[in-house]
Amino acid sequence: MTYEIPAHHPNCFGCGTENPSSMGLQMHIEDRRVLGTIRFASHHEGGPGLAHGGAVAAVFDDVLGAVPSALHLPAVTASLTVEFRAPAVLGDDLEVEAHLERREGRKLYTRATMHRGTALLAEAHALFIVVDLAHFRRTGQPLPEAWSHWDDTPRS
Ligand SMILES: CCCCC/C=C\C/C=C\C/C=C\C/C=C\CCCC(=O)SCCNC(=O)CCNC(=O)[C@H](O)C(C)(C)COP(=O)(O)OP(=O)(O)OC[C@H]1O[C@@H](n2cnc3c(N)ncnc32)[C@H](O)[C@@H]1OP(=O)(O)O
Repeated sequence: MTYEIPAHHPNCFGCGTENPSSMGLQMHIEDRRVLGTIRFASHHEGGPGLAHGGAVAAVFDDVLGAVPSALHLPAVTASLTVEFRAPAVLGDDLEVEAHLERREGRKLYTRATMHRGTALLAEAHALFIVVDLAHFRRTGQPLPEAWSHWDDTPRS
């Protein structure tokens, strides 16, 4: 089964459609995996013609963050590790993939890769911690309508 993942928040830096600084990540879910596409532009530049490592990490944070989202679990990144295997060239069409490796209570262990065709550019693993929605309500900002059906069980 395949379905698109709408931006979890329209102003998201990773995938938001209303944020002019958004990375423009587009994602969908296929067979319990999150698949996405990204094309780095000049405002993501680190070395000449190459994506900044932090931009690569931001893409991973977002695509990995969509894994709990697909499970309707509010969760935040506790740790994120990126292994940079080969440079990501600006303008190239890249594919990312993320999935849940295992769950231990509130801890979600996730993994992801970034490829250009068959070439592995980077891989990542991250620990997400399931939180209650109060985590996001603290700022006083309204929560996106799309989150209304999410699991709001208190976690602490
Ligand atoms: C930017 C906002 C994004 C909002 C996304 C929201 C929902 C997702 C929705 C859709 C997703 C769609 C797309 C993806 C979108 C975005 C993804 C971006 C996600 C982010 O970019 S989000 C921003 C960066 N992120 C933070 O801003 C977190 C700051 N932080 C905290 O808010 C707390 O730190 C918290 C809640 C993490 C834990 O706090 P806590 O009090 O609830 O729980 P506690 O500390 O007890 O930890 C419980 C157990 O986890 C273990 N543990 C904790 N941290 C660990 C670590 N680093 N390494 C190893 N183990 C760790 C403990 O050791 C304990 O283990 P044990 O139970 O075994 O003792």
